[in-house]
Amino acid sequence: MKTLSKDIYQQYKQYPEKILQFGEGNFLRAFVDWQIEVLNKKTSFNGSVVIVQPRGSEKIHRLNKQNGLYTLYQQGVKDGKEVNEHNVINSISRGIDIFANYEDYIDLAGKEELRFIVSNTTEAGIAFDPSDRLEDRPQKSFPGKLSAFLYYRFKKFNGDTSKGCIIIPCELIEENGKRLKEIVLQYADLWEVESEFVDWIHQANTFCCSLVDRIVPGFPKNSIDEITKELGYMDQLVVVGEQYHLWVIQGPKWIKNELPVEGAGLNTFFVDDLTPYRTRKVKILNGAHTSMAAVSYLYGLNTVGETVNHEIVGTFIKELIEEEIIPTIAMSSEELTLYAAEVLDRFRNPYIHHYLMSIALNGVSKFKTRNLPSLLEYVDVKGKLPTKLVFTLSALIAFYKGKRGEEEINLEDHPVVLSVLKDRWENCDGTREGYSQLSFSVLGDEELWGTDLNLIAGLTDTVADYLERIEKNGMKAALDGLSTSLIK
Ligand SMILES: NC(=O)c1ccc[n+]([C@@H]2O[C@H](COP(=O)([O-])OP(=O)(O)OC[C@H]3O[C@@H](n4cnc5c(N)ncnc54)[C@H](O)[C@@H]3O)[C@@H](O)[C@H]2O)c1
Ligand SMILES: O=P(O)(O)OC[C@@H](O)[C@@H](O)[C@H](O)[C@H](O)CO
Repeated sequence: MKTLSKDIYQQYKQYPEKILQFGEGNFLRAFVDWQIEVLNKKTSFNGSVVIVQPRGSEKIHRLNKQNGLYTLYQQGVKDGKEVNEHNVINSISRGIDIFANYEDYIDLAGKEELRFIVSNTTEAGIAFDPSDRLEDRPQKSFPGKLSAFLYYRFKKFNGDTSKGCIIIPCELIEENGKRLKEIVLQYADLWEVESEFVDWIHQANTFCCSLVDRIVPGFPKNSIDEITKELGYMDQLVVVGEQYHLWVIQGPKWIKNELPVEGAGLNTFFVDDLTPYRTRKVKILNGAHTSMAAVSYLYGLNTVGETVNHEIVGTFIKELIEEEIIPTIAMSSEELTLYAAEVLDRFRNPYIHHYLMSIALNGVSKFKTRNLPSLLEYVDVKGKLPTKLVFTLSALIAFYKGKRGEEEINLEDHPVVLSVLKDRWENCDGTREGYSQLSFSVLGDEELWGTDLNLIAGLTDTVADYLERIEKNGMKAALDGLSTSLIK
């Protein structure tokens, strides 16, 4: 059987290279690159994407072998109907292996038609690395690579202000565009480049903040044989996502003249302030994911769908959102309740198998950014602990013991997080005092949470209680009685 490439894809087309994309990952290919495909089909956009891998990844070579082509499955509810469709995406012109071919990267910086820069390098990607140098090939950090790219472009066009870029990061961090611009300016300072470059960054380039939403479980490893049979070709880059999508871009309205998303029927739009969209999505959707991962996995379930359809765990998660997350968001509670119901419906998507273990990746930092704010704000607003959120925090700590019954859990997190929690668990002797010490030492670790959580009245003891319950009786018994509506 042949592999997908332009040799077998009759409609293959090449478009001018207008977009530089940092990240070859599943999400960007199922979201941004699909939207560019739609723009090319439905509007006069006429542009393609060049991908650079932010870290060493051989996926870029697979992409080039397939001439940038890959198959996107979109599955779920569309216009009120269940739709399972697949299309070949032809919006990527090529990948540049920045580690092997840095010259190609510099050449791209000097291309007239290049106009947009997008990225998704996870929540860890937008960070300053003081060891990055302008002359590195490449710089280690994503912002370091971007700063060098912009500098080469500035030099090539002698500071021409019509040759700046529109930069739209997709990372799920607060004020992603603003933060990215700050780091670019930090590099300009560190590298002691001419002050005209700084002026050019301000005058010629537009850094937008953006909020993305689409559930993308990624490569369908469990059904790839069936899929290959259905497609009639091999594709190592198949990606599966839901039908729903939302891209909110905080930036000047004139951008839509260049990125004509509105004429293309996409749920992508420009706003002056995306904060409410972000708060709602991160707290409810991502917060629910992060809350369920440890609880549900230790309960014995494996996917998001199984979780929300489960009488006990599903009810627990629904109540957690309604009773403990929604009251911490300063928006209409009716609207938020409707949004939460929509999110739970998306989680029930029968086509999508979203594995809890993939959500559990880097669980501690996700809890810190997505759930801890709700926990702290609930304590502030209500003057008491949010029982369910505290239970999920305890389950998260229990998860890092690395055992589901006899089965080892493949924990994936920052080495510091893994070693701290491993050490704390090794020192827990299974007595009541042992759980108290474990709770106290983990909650007091400011490197994990950015603050000393022992300062929250009652938290250390409650977490110790829950840890003891989870450890001694198992997750099923520990969860018993925690859902208000299931108490008989
Ligand atoms: N998959 C989804 O449903 C979805 C939806 C919305 C947002 N996201 C966000 O996307 C990210 C994951 O993306 P994905 O699902 O495409 O996963 P992926 O593993 O396919 O891609 C991750 C990308 O991030 C890069 N990366 C990872 N750590 C990095 C670091 N420290 N510095 C620079 N680059 C780094 C990788 O090289 C890769 O290009 C997460 O941060 C997630 O919050 C995912
Ligand atoms: O991708 P992660 O691992 O950062 O987070 C897991 C999910 O919460 C996330 O991917 C959501 O599915 C996504 O944010 C929906 O837009």
